[in-house]
Amino acid sequence: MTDRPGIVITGASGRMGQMLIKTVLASDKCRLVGVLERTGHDWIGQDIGTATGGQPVGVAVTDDAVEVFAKAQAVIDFTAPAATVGFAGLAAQARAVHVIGTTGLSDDDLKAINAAARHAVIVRAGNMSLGVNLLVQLTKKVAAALDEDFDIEIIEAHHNQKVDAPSGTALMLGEAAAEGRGVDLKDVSDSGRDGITGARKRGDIGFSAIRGGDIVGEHDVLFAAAGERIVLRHLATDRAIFARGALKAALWGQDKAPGEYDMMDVLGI
Ligand SMILES: NC(=O)c1ccc[n+]([C@@H]2O[C@H](COP(=O)([O-])OP(=O)(O)OC[C@H]3O[C@@H](n4cnc5c(N)ncnc54)[C@H](O)[C@@H]3O)[C@@H](O)[C@H]2O)c1
Ligand SMILES: O=C(O)C1=N[C@H](C(=O)O)CCC1
Repeated sequence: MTDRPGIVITGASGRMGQMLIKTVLASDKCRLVGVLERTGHDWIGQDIGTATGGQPVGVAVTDDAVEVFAKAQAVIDFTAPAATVGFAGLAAQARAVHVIGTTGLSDDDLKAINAAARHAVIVRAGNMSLGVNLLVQLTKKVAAALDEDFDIEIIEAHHNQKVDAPSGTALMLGEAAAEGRGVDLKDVSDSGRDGITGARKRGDIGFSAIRGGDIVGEHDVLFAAAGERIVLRHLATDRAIFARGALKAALWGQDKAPGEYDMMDVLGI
């Protein structure tokens, strides 16, 4: 018997799933007790070590969330919105900490996740890296210090397989800029410009998304005024930064009261 928390990773074959499995297996603070993939995936039933081209690790890939969550103290989930909403309810029933990295969640998805957090700990963030969470704080401060003479634009770049835009990180940065300015992002957000858009509206917060190659994740927050510009930038070059943050959140959540938390809570910033 061991008191190291048991972790389940969802989306085992995904870019983040594989990075998370590696991170958990390398840690002496937790145990990998299960890995989940969608029904019909080739890896179901295989040992996850063998499936990824290495030695067996004694954990078979499953599509049975109820059965595998029952063994978990934490579920780390970087999958897709519909899957994540379902997992939130199941992880709460199992009283496991649910760490959510999935982005592209709708308002209805967020409501369902919030309801699940009445019964268990959920830590959710569009970006789990220390650097981005510091950038969010800086963005809020700079936006609060400047007036609307400075146009705020958020420019993000990701790999060519990313399915949602603006990125979860861009939205976190936009929320922080809006909060710093004392406005609601919904009232000032301007994304997806195309065609005869008219001049930029004073006070808007703009979003632009680049997709290409294997870019891990890049974010600029631009404050542009007449005669000067400030650029706050984060460049991710390795998905390990997200996996480390997610594992930190899973361990941090073990002794917390039910509720919805974010990486600022975990990092204490
Ligand atoms: N918060 C962060 O720090 C952060 C960092 C990186 C990626 N992300 C987000 O994580 C998510 C996944 O990113 P990715 O690049 O790994 O994507 P990916 O497409 O490589 O992986 C997603 C995996 O989820 C699996 N999946 C989908 N539905 C499932 C289900 N019902 N049950 C089990 N598995 C299921 C897919 O089969 C796939 O293996 C995206 O929303 C992305 O934006 C967040
Ligand atoms: O690769 C992705 O997808 C990423 N998603 C997050 C986002 O939407 O901001 C974090 C960066 C990588």
